[in-house]
Amino acid sequence: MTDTGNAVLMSGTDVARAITDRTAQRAAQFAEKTGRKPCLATVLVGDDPASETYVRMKRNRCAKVGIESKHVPLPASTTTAQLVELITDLSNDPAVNGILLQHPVPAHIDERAAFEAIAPGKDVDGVTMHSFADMAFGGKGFASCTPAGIMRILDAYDVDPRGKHAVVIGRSPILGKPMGMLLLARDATVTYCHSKTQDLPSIVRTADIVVAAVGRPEFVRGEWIKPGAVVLDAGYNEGNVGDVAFDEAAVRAGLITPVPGGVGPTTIAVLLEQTVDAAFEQRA
Ligand SMILES: Nc1nc2c(c(=O)[nH]1)N[C@@H](CN(C=O)c1ccc(C(=O)N[C@@H](CCC(=O)O)C(=O)O)cc1)CN2
Repeated sequence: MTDTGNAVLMSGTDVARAITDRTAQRAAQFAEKTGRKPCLATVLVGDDPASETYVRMKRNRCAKVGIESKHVPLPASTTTAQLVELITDLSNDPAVNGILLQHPVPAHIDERAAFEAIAPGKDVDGVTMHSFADMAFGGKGFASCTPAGIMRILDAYDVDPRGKHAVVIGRSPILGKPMGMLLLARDATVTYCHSKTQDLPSIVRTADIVVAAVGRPEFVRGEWIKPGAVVLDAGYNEGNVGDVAFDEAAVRAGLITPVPGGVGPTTIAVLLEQTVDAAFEQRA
């Protein structure tokens, strides 16, 4: 473990490697049994450079672990109806085990309608209402990948959320909201904060666990962090800058994730793991 100021660095890269190694073994077992690799369909609408990078990273990682990726690039002019039809076709295609629709889609598209066209058994990115409800009620659906990756980091560093005050900053459907649910399921006391929250710094100062998922570079300042707190930065802003002012926060935190090399790599590792899970479940 690396020491950064007072805080111990939680390496998402290491946690992701452990998940990915096991996923590669399971993908090989699947291929041996069925004569074909698990298959993830990746759908990218438009040409946002960051999204192109993330999808490329996911596909490269698929290739490394023995998952086939079927890439479907669509023009920015794609309509909601066309996207829903395409995703419905992928949901019905027996050769496809998992479906990823890269977020965000262009503003004229109803992203929720597109997500809901993903069959629950293929929702390896954990973005549908079905998956969310399953997660909230302790069912067997797939978890949203970034929150699930954060839970894996906490487990790897022996952080037990039980009885801790966890503050989640951000309430997006694929990050903040499911994050709070997963922490609640592990008996944390969860506070959701967002753009309308009053006196955010004083709430964060009471947190044992802070998850920053706001999408604003270095928004969370070091002086907000309770000494010894566990800080997880789910920010992926331009230039690989997180949502937490890392140098300031590391002076006070007990454990902290960096950007890059923190939450991001575990997001992709969980996506691949869930794709192999889906492949096995569809075969059963
Ligand atoms: N359908 C989804 N869309 C989006 C998700 C998601 O989970 N599902 N998450 C984010 C972006 N994202 C994946 O899509 C993502 C962002 C960053 C990383 C990552 O590993 N970053 C690296 C640094 C990247 C680099 O070196 O260039 C890191 O943090 O170390 C992975 C995934 C929004 N959209």
